[in-house]
Order: sequence, then structure tokens, then C-alpha cells
Amino acid sequence: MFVDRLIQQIKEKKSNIVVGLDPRLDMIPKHIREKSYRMYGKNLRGAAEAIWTFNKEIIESVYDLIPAVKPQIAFYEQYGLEGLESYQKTCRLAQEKGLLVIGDVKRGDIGTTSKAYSDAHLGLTDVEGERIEAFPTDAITVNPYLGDDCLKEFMKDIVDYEKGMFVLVKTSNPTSGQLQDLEAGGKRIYEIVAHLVHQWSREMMGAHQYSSVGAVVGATYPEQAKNLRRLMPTSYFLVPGYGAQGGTAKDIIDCFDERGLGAIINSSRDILYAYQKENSEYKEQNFGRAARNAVLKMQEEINGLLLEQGKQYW
Ligand SMILES: O=C(O)c1cc(=O)[nH]c(=O)n1[C@@H]1O[C@H](COP(=O)(O)O)[C@@H](O)[C@H]1O
Repeated sequence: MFVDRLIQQIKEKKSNIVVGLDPRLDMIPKHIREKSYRMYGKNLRGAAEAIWTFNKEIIESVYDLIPAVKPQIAFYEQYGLEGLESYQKTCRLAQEKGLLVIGDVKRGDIGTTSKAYSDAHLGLTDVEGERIEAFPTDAITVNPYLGDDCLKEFMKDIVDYEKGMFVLVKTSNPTSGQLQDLEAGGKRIYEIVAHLVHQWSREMMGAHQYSSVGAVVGATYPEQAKNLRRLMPTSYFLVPGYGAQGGTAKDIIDCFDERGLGAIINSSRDILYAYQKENSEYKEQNFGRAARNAVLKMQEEINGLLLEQGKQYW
């Protein structure tokens, strides 16, 4: 089951960090871009190959330190079919390295359309009776705005293929409250979504009192996160917003339970482009080592605080 595999990896690696694979072309080291343009041209193929080369080295540099990666599909999709090919190859390589892959695709539509999304990213695609994997991912992010019939379609594949999903509950962006914090019937909208997620979570429980139905909870709203931990006791939290968006170890600590489980913390820019930081000791040729070092630093920050609070999961 997805959540059990996740917890096993977390314990083995003593890490609850997810590296967000969000390749931004202008931040990829120049030597990689130039080589790729020389070979393929300054076009979609050239860009997609540069991304692939960059991701390979990042994965090689951090795979033994973390339980999962989270490629955000937008950063690939913008380079068309060639970009999606890099997304697919990236997911596959990460899995080969023993990592769980959370496809950040934020899907959700009417039931029948969600079914097609689910076939693509969680289940298998049917071609005249042949069942084929389109994108190799272990879990995805899901947008709950359309309600239960949308979530139901993803749920089927989560059960059938032992996959997972993280439903957007309280997002990290500055205006997330504009809709998510509105009140309806005495509750905030995000609390109502949390209730829905909690109900779904009961259908796919693993061995550690957690479910493969998780929630996205932004690191930038620590008060709400504390409340949500109570409202969704069986859902693993995927927590983005650490580092580049301002979230710190203190801000995410209440996402964990008393055992130090219950949350995986994502950081993308701060790790991938650590070599560019002002006082970085690494040159662009060593971007992989810089990323590895950034993961180790984040691990120290989070595990250090967990230990201080007696929430030692390892
Ligand atoms: O679902 C997500 O992962 C997500 C939800 C959210 O509320 N906020 C958020 O930043 N994200 C994603 O998390 C990543 C954050 O990237 P950094 O800010 O560079 O660490 C991006 O891929 C975002 O798309």
C-alpha cells in the first residue's frame, strides 16, 4: 500500500523530505543548457533534454537521503510533448532508484473525465484490451473543487493499484484564504474539505494508522495546519512552502503526530538551485552536491526539532 511504503522509506532513510523536481530552464546550469542546445537546437527538444540531464544528476545526488520526489508537471508540460517525455523518464528513473513518485498534477473534473486522468496517472490506460502504464507515478495531487464524484474515480485506482493521492486542503499561496477560508455553515471551506478527506481516508487505511488518502497543507499557515492535524488524524500531509516560500521547521512541526509521523515536507527551489545561493560554496558544475547538502541541512533542521519535542520516529 502506498502509505505503508512511504512510512517504510521515511523510517529507513530517517527523512520526511520530498524533493520537488521543478526544473526551471533559466536556473539550470549554463553548461548543461548550452550542450543541450548544441546537440538539439534552441527548441522544445533542446529544453527538454537539458531538464532531463539536470534531473538525472539531482536524483543521483539525493535518492539515498529521501523517501520521495514530487515532479510538478507544469514545468515539463510547457515544453510540449518533449517536456512530457522528460517528465515520464524522470518519474521512471526515480522509481528505479527506489523513490516514491508523487506526480504533482492537481487533477479533478467530472467523473468520467477524472477517470481518464486517473488512468493516465494512477491506473492503466486501455488500448483495445491492452492495459498500459502512461505515467509511472505512485501518488498524485488532486483538486477537490468538483466534489465527491471526482474523488471517487481516483479512489478506485488507489484501491486497485495501491496508489495514493494528496487532496488540496489548505494551499500555501498568499491568497489561498480568498476561497478556502470562507465560512459556510459555521465552518471554513478548508475544514469542510478536510472532513471530506477524512471520510475518504477511512477507505484505504494502512498498517500504521495512516491512509493512502492524504492532504496538501501549506507550510505557510501553521495555525491552520495544527487544526487540520486534529481534523484529519489518519491522513498523511504533503506540506509544500518550506524554504523559498518562507516556511521553517517551526512552522511545519505541528503537521507531525506524537510519533513524528504524519507529514512529508516538500522543498523545490531551495534544494534544486542551492548552488545559486548567495554564499554557496558550490560552483555550478557541483549543483548536485549543493542539492545534497541542502537536503542534509533541511533534514537536520526538521529531525532536530522533532527530537527536541520527543517525536523521534527513527
Ligand atoms: O501541491 C503542491 O505541491 C503545492 C501546493 C501548495 O499549496 N503550494 C505549493 O507550492 N505546491 C507546489 O509545491 C512546490 C513548491 O516549490 P518551492 O516553493 O520552490 O519549494 C511547487 O511545485 C508548487 O506547485
